[in-house]
Amino acid sequence: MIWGRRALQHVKRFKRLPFQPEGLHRCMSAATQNLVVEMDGKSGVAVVKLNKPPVNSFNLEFLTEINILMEKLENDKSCRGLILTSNNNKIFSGGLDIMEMYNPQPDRLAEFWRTLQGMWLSLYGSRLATIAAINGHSPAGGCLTALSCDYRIMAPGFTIGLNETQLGIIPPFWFVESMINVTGQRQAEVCCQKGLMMTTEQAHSIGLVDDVVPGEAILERAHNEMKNWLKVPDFARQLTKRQIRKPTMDRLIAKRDEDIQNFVQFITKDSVQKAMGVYIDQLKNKAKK
Ligand SMILES: CCCCCCCCCC/C=C\CC(=O)SCCNC(=O)CCNC(=O)[C@H](O)C(C)(C)COP(=O)(O)OP(=O)(O)OC[C@H]1O[C@@H](n2cnc3c(N)ncnc32)[C@H](O)[C@@H]1OP(=O)(O)O
Repeated sequence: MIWGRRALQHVKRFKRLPFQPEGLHRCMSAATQNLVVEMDGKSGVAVVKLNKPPVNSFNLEFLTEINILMEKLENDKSCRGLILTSNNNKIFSGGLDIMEMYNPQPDRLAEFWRTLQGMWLSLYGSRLATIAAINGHSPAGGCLTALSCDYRIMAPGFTIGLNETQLGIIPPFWFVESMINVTGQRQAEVCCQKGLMMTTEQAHSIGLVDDVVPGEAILERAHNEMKNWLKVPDFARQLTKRQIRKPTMDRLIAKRDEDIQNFVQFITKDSVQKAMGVYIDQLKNKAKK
């Protein structure tokens, strides 16, 4: 993984925090700044709850925290599975932090995007069995995060989708490929072009979500499903996952710098900044009402 200077500063700070999952053999919980982690040493399953109010939006620091945690879990031989959910029972994640993209410093903007790429590469390519327990709304980057897992369980009454085109933004190819790889080409064409935010039931009907379970039962269901995934020998499951996901990951790895350049060029355009300002005003005004 390649880290920028600012991210490295954050890593040093984070390393002093108490969370140390390696070698845990009992049920333990730990918290970093924006993540609650419950590690069951017996089953080898970590439950990670996104815990960044108000909407679990991903800024540079939060993405860095997630990347560091992923690295720790990957290196912890006792850890076999990851259940990703939210500590907020209404919002899984509001996606990327829009403030990172408004009036940005180009260096930080590039670092932000590289760190998002890093998060996607580590979650999409994880050796762990990964289940998203989507217990709230999940637009854009929130949907991408769920798409990066092996299995998705969602509570009814929420919405999910890659809605970038609705915001006048072109979803990057690895967002779109993540959708294609889960729903198939035709469904991905429709929902990515239209930027559809789908209800839980609509998402289930196109295969974006594998299972629909009431919010209060979602974690229990995720643990039960995890047991099924962990019945498969890890080595066989991991290499099969790698075989299937490697072409998509390789495309991003080969074009990582170009993808960052495209992002920075696009976001810093006057027209995009203007549209972003209008969108932020709408969000803030809606919140005030
Ligand atoms: C040729 C190649 C070109 C390449 C170009 C590449 C471009 C790629 C760009 C990739 C882009 C997109 C990925 C994204 O993820 S963009 C973010 C998209 N997310 C959204 O649009 C979500 C917006 N939010 C909502 O819909 C709702 O807030 C919610 C999440 C459903 C929650 O609703 P709510 O009613 O419970 O809460 P609400 O009152 O709306 O919000 C509470 C406060 O949170 C602030 N907020 C909400 N979302 C975000 C966010 N994503 N980032 C930052 N802040 C957010 C909101 O403003 C409120 O704040 P405040 O209380 O007023 O201060």
